Amino acid sequence: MAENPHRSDFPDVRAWIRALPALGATVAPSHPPTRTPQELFLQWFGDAVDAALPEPHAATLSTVDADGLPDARTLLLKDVTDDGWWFSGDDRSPKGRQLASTPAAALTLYWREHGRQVRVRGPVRAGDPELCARDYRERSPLARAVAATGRQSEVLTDPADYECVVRERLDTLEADPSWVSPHWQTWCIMPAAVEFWQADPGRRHHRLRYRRDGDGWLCDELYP
Ligand SMILES: Cc1cc2nc3c(=O)[nH]c(=O)nc-3n(C[C@H](O)[C@H](O)[C@H](O)COP(=O)(O)O)c2cc1C
Repeated sequence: MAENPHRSDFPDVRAWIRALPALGATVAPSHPPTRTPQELFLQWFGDAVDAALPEPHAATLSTVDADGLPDARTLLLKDVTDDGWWFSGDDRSPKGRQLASTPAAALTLYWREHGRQVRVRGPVRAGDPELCARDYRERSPLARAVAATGRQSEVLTDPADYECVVRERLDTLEADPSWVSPHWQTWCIMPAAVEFWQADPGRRHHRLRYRRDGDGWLCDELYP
């Protein structure tokens, strides 16, 4: 594999970044358009899993805050169903509060080695308590304890505080392994539009967009 250019070889950061290669992906298998975007997504996702791409289920979730400013973070995709794309987190976190006030989001996945991006946009709904409990219980005890600290994204002034809260939550879980944080939430992005982007070595990138049309889907090719 060719080595990336080193910062010291360039007069400024801009020149350094400009010299970095992009879209050197190998050509991924092609699939014809499917009846639903979920079906095509699962084919692409299956290609990523079969190729052992690292963390193929890592996705960027974009939300909007109370001031209308966009926010985004990486999280793990949990499921894909007829309803849409599922993820989970604490409802007291910034993303949880943002989704409560503006229940809409975008989810973006990029499989670099396949030169593929998927963008899902649409309204968001919260999963029911049984699903949230199941998702929570599927986490390891430590991940459950960490998820229940309830202060995600707050300023951490004393690391000992964090250790103390995690210890308390681990004690709670040891006493009652079926305990579920009442703040653990699953959410579903119900797709209004889903775009599939596939890199092409000749820069004739392929874009396919599905849009909701009643009970079905409209499917269009887009300019690259
Ligand atoms: C690979 C990866 C996976 C992550 N998975 C999750 C996840 O499933 N749920 C979650 O709440 N945060 C997850 N995080 C942490 C989020 O990126 C983020 O830091 C956290 O949710 C706080 O975001 P917020 O302040 O916007 O609410 C993950 C981070 C990375 C890098």
